[in-house]
Amino acid sequence: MDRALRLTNAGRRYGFRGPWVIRNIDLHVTPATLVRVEGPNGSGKSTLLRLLARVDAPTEGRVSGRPRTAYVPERFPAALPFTSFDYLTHLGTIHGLTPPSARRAAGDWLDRFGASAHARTPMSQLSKGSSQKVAVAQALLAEPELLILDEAWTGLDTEARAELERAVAERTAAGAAVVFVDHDPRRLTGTTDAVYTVGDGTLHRRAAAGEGGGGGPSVGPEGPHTTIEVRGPAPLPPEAVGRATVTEGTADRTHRLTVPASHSDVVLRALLTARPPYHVVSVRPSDPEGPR
Ligand SMILES: Nc1ncnc2c1ncn2[C@@H]1O[C@H](COP(=O)(O)OP(=O)(O)OP(=O)(O)O)[C@@H](O)[C@H]1O
Repeated sequence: MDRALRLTNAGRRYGFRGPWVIRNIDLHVTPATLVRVEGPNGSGKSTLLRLLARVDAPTEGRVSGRPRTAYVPERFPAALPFTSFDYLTHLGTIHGLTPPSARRAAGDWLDRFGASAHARTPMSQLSKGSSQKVAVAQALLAEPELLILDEAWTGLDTEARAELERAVAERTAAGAAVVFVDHDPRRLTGTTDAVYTVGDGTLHRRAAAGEGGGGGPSVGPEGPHTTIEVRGPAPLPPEAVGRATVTEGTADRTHRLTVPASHSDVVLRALLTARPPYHVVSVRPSDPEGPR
C-alpha cells in the first residue's frame, strides 16, 4: 500500500453548486519532506489541508495513500469534557499506543510545550495558548507519518513556537512528511523543501529557499542558524551533513557544521548516536554576518 498521500485532479466546493474553492489539484506529498502552503486570506489553504488530512473529502477527484496522519486544525475544539492529560492519553490509545505508553507520551509532550502545570485542568478552562499546546501535542504524540499544521504556531509562546519547530524537524528527520500553513513568512524558512501557493482556485509550486535538488532535506541560508563543532572521524553522518548549510573540516579531526537552528537537535542527536559517537566541542548561535 502506498503510504504517501496523493491528490489527483481534486476539487472542493461547498453547498449545492457553490463556487469552486479549489480545483484541478494534483499533489504528491512525499515522505521526509517539509511543505509550505501559502496564499491570500480565503484562497482555500485550510480547504486544501482538510483534504490532505482526510477530515474532508473532495467534491471531485481522488485522494489516495494512507499515511498515519495527524492534523492541527486552524480552530481547535477546546471545550472538550476532559482534562488535558486525559484527552491526550485517550487520543494516544486511539492512535494505537498502549495505555502506559499513551500516559508517558501525554506527560512528555505537555512537558516539552511547558504545559505540565495544566495537565489536570479541564480543557474548557484552558487559556487560548495552553489549549493550542494541547492541540499541537495531540498531533505529535503518535509520531505521525503525515503531519498537517494549519496555523499551529498561532497563540503559542516563544518557547513553545521554537519547540514546535524542533518537533517538525524531528518528524521530517524520522521520515515523515509535514505540510504547514503559517502567516509568518519566515516560519521554518531555509528548511522547507517545497512551497505551494493557492491562488485562482488552484495550486502553483514555487521554488523553496533551500531547493537545489540532490534528494534529502534541503536547507537554505535564511533564518537563525547554529554552529556545532564536534571532534571525531570523517565522513560525518549523512543525517548531519544533509541538514548543514556549511561543513568545514579543521585540524585535529574537528568539524564545524552550520545548521538551521530548528534542526540543531536532530543534527546533534545524529552525531551523538553515531558509532563511535562524536565529541561535541561547542554549540552556539551562528554569527548572522558570518559565512553560511
Ligand atoms: N465549511 C464551509 N462551508 C462553506 N464555505 C466554506 C467552508 N469552509 C471554507 N469555506 C469558504 O471557502 C473559501 C476558502 O476558505 P479557506 O478557509 O479554505 O481559506 P484560507 O485560505 O484557509 O483562508 P484564511 O487564510 O482566512 O484562513 C472561503 O470563501 C470560505 O468562506
